[in-house]
Amino acid sequence: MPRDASTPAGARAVTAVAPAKINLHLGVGDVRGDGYHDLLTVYRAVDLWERVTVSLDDADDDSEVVVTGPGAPQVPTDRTNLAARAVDLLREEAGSDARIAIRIHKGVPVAGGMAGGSADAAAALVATDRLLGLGLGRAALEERAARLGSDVPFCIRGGTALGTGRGEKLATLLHARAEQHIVVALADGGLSTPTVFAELDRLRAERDPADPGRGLPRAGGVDPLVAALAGDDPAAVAGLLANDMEAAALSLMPALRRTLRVGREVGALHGMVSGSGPTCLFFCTDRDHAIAVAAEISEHGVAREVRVTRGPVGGAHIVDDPTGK
Ligand SMILES: C[C@@](CO)(OP(=O)(O)O)[C@H](O)COP(=O)(O)OP(=O)(O)OC[C@H]1O[C@@H](n2ccc(N)nc2=O)[C@H](O)[C@@H]1O
Ligand SMILES: Nc1ncnc2c1ncn2[C@@H]1O[C@H](COP(=O)(O)OP(=O)(O)O)[C@@H](O)[C@H]1O
Repeated sequence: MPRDASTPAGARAVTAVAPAKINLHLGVGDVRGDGYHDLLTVYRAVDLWERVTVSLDDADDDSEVVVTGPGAPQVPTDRTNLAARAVDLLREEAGSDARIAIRIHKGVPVAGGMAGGSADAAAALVATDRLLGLGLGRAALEERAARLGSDVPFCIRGGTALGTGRGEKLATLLHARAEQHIVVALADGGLSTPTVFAELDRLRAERDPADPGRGLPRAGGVDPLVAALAGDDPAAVAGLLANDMEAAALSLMPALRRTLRVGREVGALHGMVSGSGPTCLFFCTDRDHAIAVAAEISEHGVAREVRVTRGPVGGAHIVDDPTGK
């Protein structure tokens, strides 16, 4: 098959990275007619990265997606892979018949509530845009991203942003610069995002079938958190974190309660489930504190693996050195 004419000479392979996200605030509304839930969320990108390489050179079989890194066997390697869906979307839109091989290296826990698959899609969009010389700007890429998943636009944008709609409408929080050091405690197994949303609906309805929503506390507004993020007091920020999905994740995976309890007992400022879970996050005063909390959590044996990370970091971008980050 001929190589696409729009491919820039010399650009045979492009690698991009995209970050994991956490939700500092995740308020979930009632289920909508389209099956999604309205969200009010404060996203933050953290220093764990997915790496995606798209290449023309080794694309003998362009149906192939190669995935490496922790959790790789759980990730689909057919065209349902979100990176493949991103490549196919841009290739079709460009009317290109280029054969494009995709290699993904996982640095974000799989099915952990940290948007690893969404980051793959984000990195693939940015890399394919460059590979095919499309020159789509950030706004156009974020619009394509929203078609692939609610979290994908944020993985392109990075930083700290308010998310509304089903999470795809973003407003960057420019003043939210307060840095955070976070312990990430990985659980045995994953949780499926739609299953956790469904469990939240069930719990809400169960509490008061006549008035779904009453009885199960809901996260309020985000103004106090946004104000605290402009300051430099990690404890003030930690006191304002909220996740409506936590009750549902704990209902589906009760062992997480122990992980959260241990993290709090060993001195984390705050512990909570990340997004739809089951990863747990522990917020700390600084990097040394995070390292100490991580060691204690490891010692208690309440997590499959423990990592220390920080945020905010930037969004998806091309990397020149493929072995760099
Ligand atoms: C919950 C969050 C919080 O940031 O992420 P995770 O913690 O799972 O990573 C996101 O809303 C996940 O976003 P994402 O994983 O992109 O979800 P999508 O592919 O758009 O949707 C998968 C399914 O989740 C449910 N869904 C998703 C988003 C939303 N606002 N309401 C929903 O009910 C729907 O059942 C949908 O079919
Ligand atoms: N690149 C990918 N493409 C498609 N599915 C993926 C990809 N990476 C992970 N997955 C799958 O999508 C589901 C959600 O994974 P992931 O995005 O890692 O977590 P979460 O939605 O909890 O943030 C899992 O079943 C996982 O196997």
